[in-house]
Amino acid sequence: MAGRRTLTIIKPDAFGAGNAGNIVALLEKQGFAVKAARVMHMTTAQAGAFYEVHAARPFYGELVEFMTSGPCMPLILEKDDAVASLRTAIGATDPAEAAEGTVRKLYAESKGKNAIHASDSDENAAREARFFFAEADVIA
Ligand SMILES: Nc1ncnc2c1ncn2[C@@H]1O[C@H](COP(=O)(O)OP(=O)(O)OP(=O)(O)O)[C@@H](O)[C@H]1O
Repeated sequence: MAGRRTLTIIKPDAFGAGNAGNIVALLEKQGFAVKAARVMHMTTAQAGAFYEVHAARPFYGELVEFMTSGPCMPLILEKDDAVASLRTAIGATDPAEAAEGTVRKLYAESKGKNAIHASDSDENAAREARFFFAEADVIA
């Protein structure tokens, strides 16, 4: 059965533009509940480790640089079928291909500066949640 929790990050472009509140409101309107949240400015080591799966990709350096360019906002969100629901809500990686009403269609600039991250599996959601939050930071 699909899990009810996922991990998202409002990325430095969207956070820096003052769109964090709008994005959280949009997701809450779609039924996501916030179970944990923080704001932080990731170090190169943190961003490098978080995106280690992409280490061999040509955009890895650019991605780590972008994710460390300013503060971001990781959150744990809850909803039925959380991972798939959030992937639908954020839209395609490239905002030019994102569906109307999605976070990336509304707030992303480009494939690199694309406003938001969302976990792509239940396993990664659990791993990514642990990356940013201690058990005591997450509400029941
Ligand atoms: N061609 C590219 N140029 C620059 N950055 C890219 C490119 N492709 C992907 N990225 C960056 O790497 C991130 C991870 O890429 P991936 O293919 O996993 O997309 P995604 O699953 O939609 O994004 P995310 O993992 O952030 O939710 C993208 O969100 C984007 O910020």
